[in-house]
Amino acid sequence: MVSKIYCRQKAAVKALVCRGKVENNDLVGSDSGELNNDSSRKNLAVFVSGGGSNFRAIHEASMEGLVNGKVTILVTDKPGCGGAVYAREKGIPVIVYPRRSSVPEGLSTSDLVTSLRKYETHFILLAGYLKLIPVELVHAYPKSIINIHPSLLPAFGGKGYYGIKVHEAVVASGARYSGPTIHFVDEKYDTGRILAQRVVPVMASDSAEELAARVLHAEHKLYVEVVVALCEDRITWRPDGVPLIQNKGNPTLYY
Ligand SMILES: Nc1nc2c(c(=O)[nH]1)N[C@@H](CN(C=O)c1ccc(C(=O)N[C@@H](CCC(=O)O)C(=O)O)cc1)CN2
Ligand SMILES: NCC(=O)N[C@@H]1O[C@H](COP(=O)([O-])[O-])[C@@H](O)[C@H]1O
Repeated sequence: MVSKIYCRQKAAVKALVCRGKVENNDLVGSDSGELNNDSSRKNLAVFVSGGGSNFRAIHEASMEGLVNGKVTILVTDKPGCGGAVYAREKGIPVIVYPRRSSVPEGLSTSDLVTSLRKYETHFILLAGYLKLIPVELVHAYPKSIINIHPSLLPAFGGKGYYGIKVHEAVVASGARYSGPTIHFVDEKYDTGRILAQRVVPVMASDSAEELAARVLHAEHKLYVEVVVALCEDRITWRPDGVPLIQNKGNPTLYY
């Protein structure tokens, strides 16, 4: 039965390849892109727009066996970005999204959802992806899309707050602390439920670049910790809607 489903899905992905929708060298069947037949491991779709250091941290943790999941597709609006280059080197299928006049090979949202389903995606991880995720995709993956933002939300978040702009605003504000936030994604920028944060100091002498480097280091650790918990089904929701992470060593402890 599984083999029949697998063949059907492989044919469907081939159809998307024929329509130039999925890069041919990333066709289903590569080690990292093969449809997952290991039912216990979670399938992760990572979305990037830039260098992809968070994506690489997650992929490396997955390859080392720290994460009960694997990166099965990389989605990007910038097919030449560092994250896409890394994905191709590792044999991970790359999907371009969204379709724009400047990027005609990009998928429509409905085609993207079709691809995500064909790859049996469990979770979508935004890691430096700079486009708004449309409500159709948010609704297609309820409580299954998370994002990392390089400030302590709700401060310094929302439209216009991305990349170095965030750290420039933090330094200019005189804030003494900053740090990464991981949150569930809703239909607006950075307003989804906060799942995890880490605090780093802002030094009086910090440039935006120095602060960015300190926060990014904390991001890599935090994102891997959160993805480990996500793939071990250790996320639970408080009655008031706040998501919590169950401590691995002490299941009665949540944070
Ligand atoms: N529906 C959602 N989509 C996305 C979210 C989200 O929380 N909900 N998070 C962003 C990531 N992000 C902050 O973490 C973010 C990214 C980009 C922007 C922004 O202002 N973008 C510019 C365009 C930038 C570009 O294309 O180079 C804009 O919209 O004018 C703010 C926050 C990912 N998607
Ligand atoms: N608002 C979204 C945003 O600013 N995201 C930030 O983009 C960077 C991507 O780095 P990476 O490509 O090396 O992971 C990260 O610092 C991430 O928090």
